[in-house]
Amino acid sequence: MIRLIDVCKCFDRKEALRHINLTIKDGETLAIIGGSGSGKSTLLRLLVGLIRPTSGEIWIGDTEISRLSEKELDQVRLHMGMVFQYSALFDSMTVGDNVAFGLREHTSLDEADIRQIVEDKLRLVGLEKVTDRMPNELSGGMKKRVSLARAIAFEPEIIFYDEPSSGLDPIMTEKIDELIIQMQETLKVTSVVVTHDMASACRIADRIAMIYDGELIAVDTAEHFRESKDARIQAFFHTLRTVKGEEPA
Ligand SMILES: Nc1ncnc2c1ncn2[C@@H]1O[C@H](COP(=O)(O)OP(=O)(O)OP(=O)(O)O)[C@@H](O)[C@H]1O
Repeated sequence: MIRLIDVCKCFDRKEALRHINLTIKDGETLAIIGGSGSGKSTLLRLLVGLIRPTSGEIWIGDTEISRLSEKELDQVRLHMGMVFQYSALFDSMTVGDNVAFGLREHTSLDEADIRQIVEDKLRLVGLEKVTDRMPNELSGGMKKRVSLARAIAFEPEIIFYDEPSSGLDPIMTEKIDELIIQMQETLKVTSVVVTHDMASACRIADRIAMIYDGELIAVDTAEHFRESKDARIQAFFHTLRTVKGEEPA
């Protein structure tokens, strides 16, 4: 379980997040949505311990991470997989070496076991034939899938996705969404997905958390979001209907 208790984050005088209280259950997929500058990335960076809260507590399982040392945080991060917005692959390494990187750095597994894991994870994301290719030979969607294979190499309990569909066409976006659902179903992971794409959020998430101007204004199912009378939430659904070519409400 992930728990944020009264979390605030200030940058100089700017209050990026105010009094966030949120519980994410084991095995749940939570989408965090919100407009540009609302605080989504700040929340994700707090959850993975890249930045520390100004006040409040962040619990990952039984560990309160906000006051841990970097070394202690590294131990917690071994249970987390991260899929970054721009894939963040090493351009000078093959796909296989990218997926193997963390295993080589943080485990004493022998090369045969590592190769087996790399093959298994690439197969899981539907990319079994690209192990020896270089990242710059792959499409954006393929890079995202490699990034996901790398994130699951450690069999994490939690996967964090930062805008997984940014820069992808609608068909590839749906494929990545399907993979996120598949990861939850097959690996039973907890998933936290930051997105500004309401259609994606509705497809993948058990619950959606909406951040508006640094505040968490709603955490609920897509169905309840759809029925919400809150103008800030409806504005997001308005864009969804417009994109789909439906008549705005
Ligand atoms: N390191 C920083 N220093 C100063 N201000 C920051 C820093 N990081 C974020 N902010 C500010 O905090 C607010 C929230 O930013 P954040 O990046 O979390 O928004 P976001 O919802 O992820 O936006 P986007 O969708 O555009 O990425 C913004 O006003 C931003 O300018």
